[in-house]
Order: sequence, then C-alpha cells, then structure tokens
Amino acid sequence: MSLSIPVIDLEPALRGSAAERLRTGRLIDQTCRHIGFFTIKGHGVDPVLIRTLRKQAYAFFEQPLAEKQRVAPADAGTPRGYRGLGFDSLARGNALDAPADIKEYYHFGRERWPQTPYYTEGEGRRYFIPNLWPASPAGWAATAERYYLALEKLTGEMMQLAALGLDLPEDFFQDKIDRHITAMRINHYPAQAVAPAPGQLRAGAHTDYGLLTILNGENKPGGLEVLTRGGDWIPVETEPDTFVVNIGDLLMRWTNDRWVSNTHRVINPPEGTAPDARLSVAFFHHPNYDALVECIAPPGLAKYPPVLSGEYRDLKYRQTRV
Ligand SMILES: O=C(O)CCC(=O)C(=O)O
Ligand SMILES: [Fe+2]
Repeated sequence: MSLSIPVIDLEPALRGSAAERLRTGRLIDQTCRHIGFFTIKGHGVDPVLIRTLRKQAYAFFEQPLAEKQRVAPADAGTPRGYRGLGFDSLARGNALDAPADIKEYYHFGRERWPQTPYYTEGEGRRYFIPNLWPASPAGWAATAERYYLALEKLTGEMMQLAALGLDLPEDFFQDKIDRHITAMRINHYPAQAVAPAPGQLRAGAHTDYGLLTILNGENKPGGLEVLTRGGDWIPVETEPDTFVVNIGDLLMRWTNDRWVSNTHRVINPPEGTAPDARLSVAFFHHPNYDALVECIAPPGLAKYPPVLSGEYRDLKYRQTRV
C-alpha cells in the first residue's frame, strides 16, 4: 500500500473564523493520532525569508572546516554554534546503538530575551544562551532571527489549533509556551564521497523531543522518511516553500499517547546517484523550561509521570552525544 503524508492548508484557520479553526484542529487531531506527520501550506511565512536563510546556510557550510570550527563551543554540552561530523547520533536518544550521523549542523536559539531573573539567573541561564554567529556570511544572524520570530508566531497559532483538536480550551498551552526554549538546528548533510559505515545514516531513526518540529527540507536523494504503523518507511516530501510538521515526545506524553511522536530518519543517497549535499532547517518548538508536562488523562490513567520540559531536553541532548 502506498501511503503519503497529509497536507493541511492552514490559511482558512489563520484567517480566524471559529468554525474553520475547529475544523483544522480536528484535522490535525486525526492526522496526529494516526501518523504524527503532515505538511502545511498557507502558513503565511514569507518564502523569500526561507530561501534567504537556506542560501546563507549553504554559504556557511561550504566554508573550510577551520572557519566553521571558530563558532564551535569548546564545551560539548553547550547547545549553540557549529557541530561537525561525528558529534551526535540521534538514534541513541531512542536507545538504539548506532554510529554517528553523517551530518554537521548549526545550533541556535532566540536572539534576545527580557533582562529579568527568570531568563538571566539560575535555571534560566541554562536555556537562554547567547548565540555564536560567524562573521560570514554577513547578515545570517538577522535572517535567522526573523525566521525564528516568524515560526514562533506560527507555532503559537498551531498550538491553539492543537488545543481545539484535543477538545481543550484554545489557550490551554499558552502559559506553558509563553517563554519557550525553542532551539533551531540547520542540518547540512554533505555529499558522500565514501561509503557510510554499516548502520550509519545521515540521521539515524529517532523521535523528536519537544512539542512540534517545523522543518524546511529539500527533496533530494538521501532524504527524510517516516515509519508507518505497519512498519514501512515512507518518504516525506519537503517542498522548498512548505514545512513538514511532526509531533515530538513531550506532546505525545502530554496527550497520553493520543498523538504519536513518530520515528523518522534521513537515509543516505542510494549508491550510483551523483554526490550531492542536502540542507534542512528545523525549528524544535519546546515549552518553557519550567513547564510541567502532565498527561491529560482521567485520574489513574496517566501513562507517564510528569516531566519538566527543560530536564527532558537536557536528557535527550546527553543521550545523543557520541
Ligand atoms: O533533515 C531532515 O529532513 C530531518 C532532520 C531531523 O529529523 C532532525 O534533525 O531531528
Ligand atoms: Fe527529527
């Protein structure tokens, strides 16, 4: 059976009628119960902004390694800046013993935050960390900040639609995401000149950690695949001006497994294809660090103990490091 990922047009809901918002929320609910992956169109994000960020990202990764390493923090635990080949293995976050992923990435977060103790003292300092932008390409930081803010707005809307789809008040998630610790990673999968080691992939099979991942990718040999309930891997189309959305572990826990945080991976280009790089831009929407994620379930039926958003992500970062 050939399955494909549903496409959801957000435009009617984003224009605002209550009936359209509820209809879209229900559509998200049906999709997330079943596969947890969909693509969105009508999302309102400027395609020129997406293309500019991608172009600048390619320019960064095409520089010599020594140049990129200038923005690699010495402390492996700092989730910012450049991380080269061999740094982590996403499959290890799901208890699979896999070699390092064949990718390099650039990790960044919000550019600015209020100068109040929640952000600047104690726990807050572990999550609100200054970005480490390279000198070149010029303007990359400004583009990335605009992109981050555009996707912050989009995910704010989508979490309202998610609440409607879950039969919750529209603002259910609001006070859990109003100081969110979303991080972005721009993944660059180099052209493969040598054969990968056994079991080694561009990104090993894994689930994401947070609420929603909003991904802008590209359709090239050696792309994204998702695992169906039936156990088949199916390719995910990632058109340049659209996004792929998937549910992360915290939203799966929050919904007491009503929604699935699905396993996905990035495969290697098949042998015989011309070597080519691939780039993906991932926005990992993650709640406030102190948000307690408690299963929405009748008393006694919660499948997971409550977990703190920040602690859960820290654990995943530790597990995936090689
Ligand atoms: O590059 C892609 O298409 C997906 C990357 C991914 O799954 C991740 O970084 O979590
Ligand atoms: Fe992922």
